[in-house]
Amino acid sequence: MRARQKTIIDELGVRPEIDPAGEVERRVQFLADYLSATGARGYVLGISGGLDSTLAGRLAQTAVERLRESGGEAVFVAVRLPYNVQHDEEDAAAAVEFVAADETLTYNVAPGVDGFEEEYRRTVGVPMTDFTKGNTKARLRMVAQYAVAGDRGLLVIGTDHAAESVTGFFTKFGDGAADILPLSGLNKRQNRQLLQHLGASERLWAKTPTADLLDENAGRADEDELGLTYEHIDDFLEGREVPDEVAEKIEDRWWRTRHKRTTPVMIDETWWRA
Ligand SMILES: Nc1ncnc2c1ncn2[C@@H]1O[C@H](COP(=O)(O)OP(=O)(O)OC[C@H]2O[C@@H]([n+]3cccc(C(=O)O)c3)[C@H](O)[C@@H]2O)[C@@H](O)[C@H]1O
Ligand SMILES: Nc1ncnc2c1ncn2[C@@H]1O[C@H](COP(=O)(O)OP(=O)(O)OP(=O)(O)O)[C@@H](O)[C@H]1O
Ligand SMILES: [Mg+2]
Repeated sequence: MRARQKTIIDELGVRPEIDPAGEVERRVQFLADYLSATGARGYVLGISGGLDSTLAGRLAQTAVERLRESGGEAVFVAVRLPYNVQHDEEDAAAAVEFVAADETLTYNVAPGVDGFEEEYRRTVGVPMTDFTKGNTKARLRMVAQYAVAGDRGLLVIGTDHAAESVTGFFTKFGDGAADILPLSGLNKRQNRQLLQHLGASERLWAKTPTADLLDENAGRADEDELGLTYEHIDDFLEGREVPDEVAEKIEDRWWRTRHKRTTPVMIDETWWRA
């Protein structure tokens, strides 16, 4: 295995093989234990219709039910956060049904994003690029989830996992901002395995991953934007051999996005000088 590949696998905590039942169990228990230890009243999470939030949502609902069964109080609030109407509305509805949260809210981020974009245009003098508007959508989704969490004593779940973390493929302080990461250490195919194990329909576990942030290219596949396949990223994270140019691309993205996996740089820190 390549030296840097091993460093990355160790840093992200990926296991080459998993037992889906055991992984579901330890992640549900992690979510339940964290509520017990902190005294928080439950969780909130955006449900997009994509497989990561479907999985994390189902784990969260199972965790709060487990706590209630043992006499505790906990609630899970799922939040649909469309920018007006999603192109994959039916997938989002199917995900909400499968997650079966205690409560489901729908919070349209379009008024916030559009108001923000308008003020940006007035202030800066040029329109915001579609790319930056996409990151703004991700950040306002974060703001909405923290508003619900703050008012009700809940914690915000993030869906970051190893296959996104390694490439820094998330919006810094957007979907990258959360209180707890129940999918950490999993690659994409392991997320799928867990969702299958939980009995989700094929439509949910086989869904093509998309950040779905762009007005001008709705539902653009992550793999298209990354120029990498999840098959390759997953193989790399399981310590398998991938073509050299693929490994180099993954390692380069991991290196360049280190700032996203740390707290803001302080004066005595040196990691960034390496
Ligand atoms: N070396 C450095 N040290 C400290 N900070 C640094 C930095 N380089 C950039 N930055 C900061 O980071 C910012 C860039 O990061 P960021 O704002 O995240 O922007 P960026 O990484 O350019 O874009 C986010 C990417 O994540 C993808 N995404 C987003 C959300 C969800 C998903 C998904 O998979 O569903 C994917 C999205 O499609 C896009 O490709 C810069 O504007 C700068 O402020
Ligand atoms: N339209 C949306 N509605 C609600 N939450 C969203 C929406 N888009 C993104 N999110 C939140 O941002 C997170 C990051 O998006 P991301 O695309 O990585 O995950 P996903 O959509 O759940 O799965 P996939 O990566 O397979 O598309 C989601 O898990 C979800 O919590
Ligand atoms: Mg998605």
